[in-house]
Amino acid sequence: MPDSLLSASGLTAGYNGVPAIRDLDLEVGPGEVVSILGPNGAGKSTTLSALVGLLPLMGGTVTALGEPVGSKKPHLLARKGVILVPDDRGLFHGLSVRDHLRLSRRKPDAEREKLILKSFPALAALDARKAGLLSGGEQQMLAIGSALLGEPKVLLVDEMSLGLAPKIVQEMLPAIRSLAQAEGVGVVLVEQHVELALGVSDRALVLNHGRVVLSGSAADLLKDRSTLEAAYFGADEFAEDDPEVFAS
Ligand SMILES: Nc1ncnc2c1ncn2[C@@H]1O[C@H](COP(=O)(O)OP(=O)(O)OP(=O)(O)O)[C@@H](O)[C@H]1O
Repeated sequence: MPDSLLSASGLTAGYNGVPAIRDLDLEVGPGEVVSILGPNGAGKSTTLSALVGLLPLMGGTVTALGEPVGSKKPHLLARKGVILVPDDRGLFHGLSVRDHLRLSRRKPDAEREKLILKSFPALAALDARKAGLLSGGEQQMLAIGSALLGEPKVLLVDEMSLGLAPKIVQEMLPAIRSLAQAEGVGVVLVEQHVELALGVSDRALVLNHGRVVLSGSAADLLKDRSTLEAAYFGADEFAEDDPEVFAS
């Protein structure tokens, strides 16, 4: 795909020589949102780490913005606009909200900053507070706000909904979708809230035990719920333990 911003083919990666994800293919074009779904331990975060070069590949290839990932140090890839918001949020606890936002922006852009603070009004009021003293949800807002200020070309977000109130999540996911379309950003979302994620995605893949067990357009996946749930849970015995995953 000539337009692809991020592309993986046969991606295999893991820890201590043991693959946690195998043979994964992924394409993300400008303005597209692709979700990676799956139960705990399926390999979602591992996939994100491998896609941005934080984890060396054991097999396959990954290309971001036309260059092979691995040829560049992850922070240089981030500077080019491939930005990961990790599930631990990646903040510096001793730095204030204001400092994070300043350090994240590519260039002074008061309008963009205003727009982002409008999405997260709580942050504006916490301007001087150190990141380590913010609540979990506030830290998540800061991490996402900082990533957006960095003018990403490819944005990868690991569990955006973690710690955020449902109302904020319901506003943020469509806001990220709009940003993707307006600015031609390629977005990869890892989400536990399957229906919310599919609601803002073009395509999705479902991982189970490190393998892609289902992939397709978000609309098709939503249409065939029983196939989606079977792929997601893999074994029926987990299904009843986790009824909230499919709640929107
Ligand atoms: N640093 C590590 N060293 C060894 N094994 C790891 C490491 N990080 C993750 N794993 C293992 O790799 C597998 C995939 O983990 P990963 O964090 O990618 O799953 P996930 O789908 O993101 O899970 P969750 O939804 O619980 O965050 C799991 O079996 C996990 O225990």
